[in-house]
Amino acid sequence: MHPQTAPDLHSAPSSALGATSANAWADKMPLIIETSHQRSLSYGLNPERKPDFNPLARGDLNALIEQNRLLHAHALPAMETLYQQIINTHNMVILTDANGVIVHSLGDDDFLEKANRVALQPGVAWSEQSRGTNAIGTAIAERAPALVHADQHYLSANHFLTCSAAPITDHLGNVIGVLDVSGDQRSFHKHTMALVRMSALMIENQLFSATFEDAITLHFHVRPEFIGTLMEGIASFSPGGRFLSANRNGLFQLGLSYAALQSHTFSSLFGLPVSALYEHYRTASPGLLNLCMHNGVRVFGRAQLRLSNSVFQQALSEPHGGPANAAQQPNRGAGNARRLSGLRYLRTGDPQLELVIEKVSKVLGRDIPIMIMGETGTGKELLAQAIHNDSPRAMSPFVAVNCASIPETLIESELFGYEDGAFTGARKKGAAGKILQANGGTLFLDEIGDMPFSLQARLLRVLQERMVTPLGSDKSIPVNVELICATNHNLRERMAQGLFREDLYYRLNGLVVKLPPLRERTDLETVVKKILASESEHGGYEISPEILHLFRRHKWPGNFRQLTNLLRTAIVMAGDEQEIGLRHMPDDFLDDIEQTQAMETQTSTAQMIATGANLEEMEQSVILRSLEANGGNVSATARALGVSRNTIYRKVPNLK
Ligand SMILES: Nc1ncnc2c1ncn2[C@@H]1O[C@H](COP(=O)(O)OP(=O)(O)OP(=O)(O)O)[C@@H](O)[C@H]1O
Repeated sequence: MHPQTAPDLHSAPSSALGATSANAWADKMPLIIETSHQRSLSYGLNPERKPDFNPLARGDLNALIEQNRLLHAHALPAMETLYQQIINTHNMVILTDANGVIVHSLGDDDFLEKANRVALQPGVAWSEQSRGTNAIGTAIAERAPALVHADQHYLSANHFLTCSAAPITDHLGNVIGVLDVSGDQRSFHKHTMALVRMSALMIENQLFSATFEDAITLHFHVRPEFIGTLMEGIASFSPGGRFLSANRNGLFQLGLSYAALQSHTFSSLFGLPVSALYEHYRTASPGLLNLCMHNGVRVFGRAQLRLSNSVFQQALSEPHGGPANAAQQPNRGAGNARRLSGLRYLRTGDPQLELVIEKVSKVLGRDIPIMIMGETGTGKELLAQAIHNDSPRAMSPFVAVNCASIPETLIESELFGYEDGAFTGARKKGAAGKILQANGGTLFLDEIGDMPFSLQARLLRVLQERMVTPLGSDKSIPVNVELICATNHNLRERMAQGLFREDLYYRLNGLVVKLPPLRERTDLETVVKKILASESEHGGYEISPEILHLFRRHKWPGNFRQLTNLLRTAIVMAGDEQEIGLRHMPDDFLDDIEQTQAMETQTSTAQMIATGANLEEMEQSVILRSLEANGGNVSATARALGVSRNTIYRKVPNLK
């Protein structure tokens, strides 16, 4: 077992204990120590200073333990187990809060002098700010495991120690504490770090399991024997199938960051409607689930449906399992499912969209293939689901296949299915492909422009003959699916480049509709209100006029996906405040806005110079632009330009 860098859950995931990046972690450690020493220096710490301990008073310590009650309760058993493994080695096991203040410690403190015994007791702070480079403080600063040995400690007084620490994160990826083993540097053992990291992971997994009520928890791994071990991935979903969270190994196996997973559902990640889970666990002795992840990797899984009685009963009484037609719902909990189900939900007043809805409503149930065009995140899949939900096939399956995310080698078996032993690695009993899974319902082929050329002819044959022949089989099975395709490519261009078959194109584009990008929509305010209502538990959030103004000017390259994620974060930032303002916006969004403004100003200044404008006119133009950017607020404009309010009134007399 090797140590490695713990992942930042907000960026690309890596395995929690896998060996792949173990060397990377060890290689990074010297740089981490060096950077930490620089930080320690910047805190004004004197390496030769005798440290003062100032432990918290008893009452404050009790309050700290109470604040960290869950962490404390779940960490104690893991700490005991860890201690059993290092007993009599002159080491102590330590748990701290998110700020590095020791909450609990146990172990042999006989190796410590009296003063140092105090230092490793509950209530003492081990942040870098108070003690310089040390495993606990550095693990917090780096959000990664840290091994700090002997004279790598910043304070000379700590050179007798060797310490291995790993951060403990919650289900949102926030560091909530640190687990550490500290001992006499002569007792250093290279396995200690691995033990600490495994124990931290154990605590994280237990906290994770305790966090979600009324949720579906899926334990999964490519190898069935790893389910139930520390190596398993765990992911939680709402009863309607919306992704809630995943542990470190879950993020690693899914290969997506926590932020990217926010717009996913059980079905978009594991290729099965959530109703299939309810069905599976209705049986008397359900076996392991055999799932295909969005990236084409097959995994085994065991789900726990920890749903309150009412939600569970509702799930069982639904004809297809799953509350409120949950399987078809993207990204929403049961409560929101109905609101999001049909074309009506999408009507928010934009004339371009009204036209789209009018057109698709006319072909519902008419067996006319629909082709949805639109930039990424404009809601193509949501529209496809709404069409299905409003069609006479609503009670039959809606099966979505993303042709761009399945590897070319797997797409054939994914779509058409395969017979027993059709190829190496095929499952024993074969598998029904997506086309057959959609039988009687709707097949949604997303990113159809990325369908490999070699398979296009085969797909065309299925559509024309209405028969599927699984790989390795000589039997054709009749199918009846309604087809909806989506693309953000220009298919005519792809045809001209010889990448897309003309005959398939004309077979697919019965009705072509184009979803407008968000920047062209006239109903932004209503859209924002709807998203705020569906994303917040209790409702009541509003955006300030200033933010609405910024939203109207923004280009929204990620369209709804970007807007939804932004508002979701803003709601969390706003907390109890009902009005969402600039201070609740993420920095990258503000940076984008600033850049756009700077570019617009540059362009307009260049234009003014070209047309021979004088300095006064140019000043006035800058002020007017800034006023517009600040929603007409004179004080904010004055602040932004670094001048007084009077100057603004003077330079733009019409303002009064
Ligand atoms: N009208 C809408 N109201 C609220 N949320 C929406 C709306 N349209 C789309 N969304 C949300 O935006 C996200 C992206 O939507 P969707 O997957 O349907 O877009 P897409 O065009 O299919 O994207 P891509 O081309 O990247 O696959 C989803 O989380 C979806 O719930």
